Amino acid sequence: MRTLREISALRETLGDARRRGERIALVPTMGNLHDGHLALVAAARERADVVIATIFVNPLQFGAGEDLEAYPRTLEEDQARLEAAGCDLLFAPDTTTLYPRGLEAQTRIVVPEVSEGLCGASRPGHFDGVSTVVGMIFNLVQPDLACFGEKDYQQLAVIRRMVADLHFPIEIVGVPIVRAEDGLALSSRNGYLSPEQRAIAPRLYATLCELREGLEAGSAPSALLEQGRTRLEEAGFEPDYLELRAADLGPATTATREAVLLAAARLGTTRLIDNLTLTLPR
Ligand SMILES: Nc1ncnc2c1ncn2[C@@H]1O[C@H](COP(=O)(O)OP(=O)(O)OP(=O)(O)O)[C@@H](O)[C@H]1O
Ligand SMILES: CC(C)(CO)[C@@H](O)C(=O)[O-]
Ligand code: BAL
Repeated sequence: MRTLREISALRETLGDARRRGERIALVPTMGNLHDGHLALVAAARERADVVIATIFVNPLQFGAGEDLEAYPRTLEEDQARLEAAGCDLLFAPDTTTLYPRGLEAQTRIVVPEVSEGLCGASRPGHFDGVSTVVGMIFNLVQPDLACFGEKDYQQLAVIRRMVADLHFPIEIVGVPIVRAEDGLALSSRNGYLSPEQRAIAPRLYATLCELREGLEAGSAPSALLEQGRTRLEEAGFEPDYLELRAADLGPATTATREAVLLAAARLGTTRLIDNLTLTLPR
């Protein structure tokens, strides 16, 4: 696997692949790779001739007081894991390579509606940073397809909307959540948890599973969601949101069948997210 740090080398290498008629799949990440990221690489590998991953801790999507500085940077281990997973290329640019004029002067992509509420409410400006950097990486790589995890459900919806609205000729592949044996969704931020917090963390998924069971049995959502919040608080979480939405993230109504339960909650200073799709009864 080759690691590319500069835009010129990236363009030259991908230009050659494109002239050979090869299909290119992109896996954007922030690094500190785990089996969830490797599932994205596997999905990309199945669908393309050339798999390119990116590692970039994007300052534009971090708010003041968030973990930009603390975010784990483990390039050497990540390179070894990508190579073993069959990735062909890694693009790992510096911040000044992507944002040479600085963050304030950077042109932005804003995706309205779908980026509002949920994580967009508690992390103002976060999705503007995500759509801007993903749009930029799409423009640099010009992949045929790009793989994103369903763990970041709202992010996936924002990217699908951006691709549709801006007519990017890129297929977006959503990859199911990879979980630890106890149900906790794998995430780089799980590494921030103390052993005691790590023991509590699977309660987030367990609570979503209990709620899904109740909803599928026909219980009223509002009372169940209130109970769910209480369960999370009793377990030691500080819930940020716990919501039932239609699968497209529109409001869940009595006509909604395909739905999704979404949660974000803090354990100490670590913010965890998770979600579960379900079919509501008639
Ligand atoms: N457990 C997982 N299962 C499937 N996809 C995942 C999982 N964790 C992350 N991804 C996906 O990997 C891509 C890169 O995500 P990122 O590098 O932010 O990893 P992360 O572990 O989610 O980190 P963070 O803790 O910062 O949220 C995203 O498309 C994300 O949805
Ligand atoms: C898509 C992404 C790589 C953009 O920085 C990031 O938000 C992530 O890791 O999910
Ligand atoms: N996993 C999405 C990137 C972020 O939380 O900033």
